[in-house]
This record gives sequence, C-alpha cells and structure tokens, in this order.
Amino acid sequence: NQVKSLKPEQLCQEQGEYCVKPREIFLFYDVNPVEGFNLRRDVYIRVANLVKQINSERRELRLNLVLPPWHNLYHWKTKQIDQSRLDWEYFFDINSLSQYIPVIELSDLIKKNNGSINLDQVYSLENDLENLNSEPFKKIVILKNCDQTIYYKKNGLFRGNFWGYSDKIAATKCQKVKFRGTNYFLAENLVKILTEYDINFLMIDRAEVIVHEDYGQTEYWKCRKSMKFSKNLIAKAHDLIESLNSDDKINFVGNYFAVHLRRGDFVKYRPSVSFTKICDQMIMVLQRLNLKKVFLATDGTDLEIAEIENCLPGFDVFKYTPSYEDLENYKDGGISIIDQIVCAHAKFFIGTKESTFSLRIQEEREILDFHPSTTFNCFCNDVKFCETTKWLLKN
Ligand SMILES: C[C@@H]1O[C@H](OP(=O)(O)OP(=O)(O)OC[C@H]2O[C@@H](n3cnc4c(=O)[nH]c(N)nc43)[C@H](O)[C@@H]2O)[C@@H](O)[C@H](O)[C@@H]1O
Repeated sequence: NQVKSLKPEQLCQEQGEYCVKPREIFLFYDVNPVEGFNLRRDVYIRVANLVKQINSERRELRLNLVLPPWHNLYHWKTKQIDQSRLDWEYFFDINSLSQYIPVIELSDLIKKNNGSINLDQVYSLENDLENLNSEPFKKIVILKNCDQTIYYKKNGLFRGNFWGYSDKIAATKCQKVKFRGTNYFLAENLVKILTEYDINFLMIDRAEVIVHEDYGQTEYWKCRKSMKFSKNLIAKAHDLIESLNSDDKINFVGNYFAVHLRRGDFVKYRPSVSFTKICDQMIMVLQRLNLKKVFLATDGTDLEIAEIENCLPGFDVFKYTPSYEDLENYKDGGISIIDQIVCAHAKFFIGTKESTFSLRIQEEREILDFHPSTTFNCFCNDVKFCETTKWLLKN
C-alpha cells in the first residue's frame, strides 16, 4: 500500500533497474452544458474514482485528470462579470484535490503544451436505454463520428467549444459511444483502449452518463473529502458565521438555523412545496431549538425572499447579498459555495428534496460530524418537515 501512494519517480527508485516509468496520460472530461455546479461536482467524483482505480491497478499507466474549466454555467445569472473559463482554483483547494489523484488545470496544461492541445481521441457518451430491463447494466458500443452539431470537422480536425478554448483545442478523432454502466466498468474498457492505442490526450464528453460503482462508499467519501473549498471562500464564509453570533469560534458552529430553498428552474421540474408549509416547518424548528436567527440560502426571487421574511415575524432572517466587489472576486459559483459553507455550520439544516445543492451541504455536515438528525431534513407538503435519505460518511 505504501508503494502505491508513491510518485512514479519514487516508484522507479524503489524498483531499481527493472523500473519502467509509467506512461503519462491526460484524461479530459466534460458534462452536458445545462447541468448545474453541484451535479458537476458529483461527476468529478465519478471520474476521479475511475482515475484512482486505473492508476492503482495498472502501474504502467499514470492518468492525470484535467480539471474542466467552469465556463458560463447556465445558473450563473450575473452578466456584468466575466464567468468564462474559470479554473478550479477559484473554488477548490487544488493541493487537496491532488492528495487523491493527479490533477492539472486545463489552463496550466495548455501553457505547458506550448499554447494548444490536440486531443488524440474524444468519446462522446450517449445513454443507452434500450432493453434496460432484459440486458445487464454493462454495455459499451463505439459508433461512428461525433454528433456534427456539437463537433464539426475543419481542415481534418474536429472542432468544438472545448470549455471556451475553441481556438486552442481540437481533436484528431471523435466518436459517439452508446454507454451504460459504472465508472469502474468504463475504467476496464479504457485500459483496453489505452493499452492497444498510443493515446496521450483522451477526452470523455457527456461524462454525466457514467454512474457511480460505489456511491456513498469508502472511495466516494475519500474523494469527496479531498474536495476542500478554496481558502478565500472559507475565510469569507467564516466571517459571515461569526457575524451570525457564532457561540463557538474554534469550530465555527453557528447559533442559527439554516435552510436551502431551491427555486428558479427547479420548481418547473420537481414537485414544489407551498410557502405556507415551508414557513410552518421553519417556525417549528426555531421554536423547538429556541433560536432567533435563520440563514436563508436560495436562488429565489426578491418576492419569494420577502414572502419568507414576512411569514417569520419576530425572527431574524439573514441572507448573504454579495457586493459587486464580492461578485467580482468570488463569482456566482463562489457566492453559492459561501452560502453552502454557512448552511453547513448551522445548528440545524433543512434543504430542498432532490437538489444536489442541498445534498452537497448535507455531505459537508457529515464531514463536520453533525448529528444526522440535524442534517438530513427537507421541506415537504406534510404537517412537519421530512427526512431525506441518510448518506452517512464511511471511512
Ligand atoms: C432542475 C435541475 O436542477 C439541478 O440543480 P440542483 O441539483 O439544485 O443544484 P446545482 O446543480 O448546483 O444547480 C443549481 C444552481 O443554482 C444556483 N443556486 C441554487 N441555490 C442557490 C443558493 O441557495 N444560493 C446561491 N448563491 N445559488 C444557488 C447555483 O448557481 C447552483 O449551482 C441542476 O443541476 C440541473 O441542471 C437542473 O437545472
């Protein structure tokens, strides 16, 4: 086990004259453009688990995961600031990510590679839902050229948006792949391909099609714990927590109740809960815990926020409204992470059922060791708030 955690150079020294340096491979991935930030964080874990699996099983290969820039995401509504091609360091602690697997920012790789990248192969995944009940959940069929509406051919190369780097990145080969299966099933197939072909730059597009082999298990949590937020976001969130009357400055456990109320496009696709029920459920918690302060994280409209404030007379509703300078510094993605960190430290939390934004807060609270009963709650059209599935931390 100790040998496994060594870097390739150290591995070579350990193994003496028979040492073969592993082949360095750069694995790129992208996700369906309309997907949100927190769903993308889950896709990262699926791909990172795959990289870890290959690197630990196959010593002759060393996959480096290329972090896909955050490029003008659908839910990022602030148009006055530039939110294109954002590196992961805006939001995450890269050192911590690289404790789990080798990662590199795309912008750094482009610099290292003299300003442009030619991908050897792109596989663009497509869900295979045929005969789902009668066939095993393991199927991979490599088809012809990629969808010509997303990738187009010019001067013999496949061109596309490539995270906003259309001027710097192109691909030699691009194929559609009908896929159904887990990250470890894809890992097996990638190993076969990488062993057979001389591929150094490989991209998987529509990586959200891949599902977890071990959701909520040890490797999932190892990777999840490595996804620490960047230091400036943590510092800003801790300032807010202190101003919310933190009664424990060391652990930043807030003396407040927090909710995440997902609105916007979400209520079009998921059954929503009435504001009357939401207010009743909030008052119930505030009275039961004898608390005065609520932190409200939401993407709701000003009217919806006013509705919540009005239905909680006698309580202080706190909402983080970023200044223009905050927006410029942290971007919409950072502002939402600050909301999440504040929710993660509350005495009690209620989230929105099926929202990955709420789910990530619940995970953060598991890592911080809050009692599950204070974490896995959601609003519902019931007399009291409801419980959500308890995805408990596994070491
Ligand atoms: C309907 C579906 O909903 C799924 O969203 P869901 O899992 O909630 O969560 P996310 O995948 O994060 O997408 C929701 C996005 O909306 C913004 N947002 C939501 N709630 C808050 C909040 O409390 N504070 C701040 N600052 N921002 C918020 C934020 O940009 C966040 O990334 C999407 O992943 C799918 O693509 C689809 O849109």
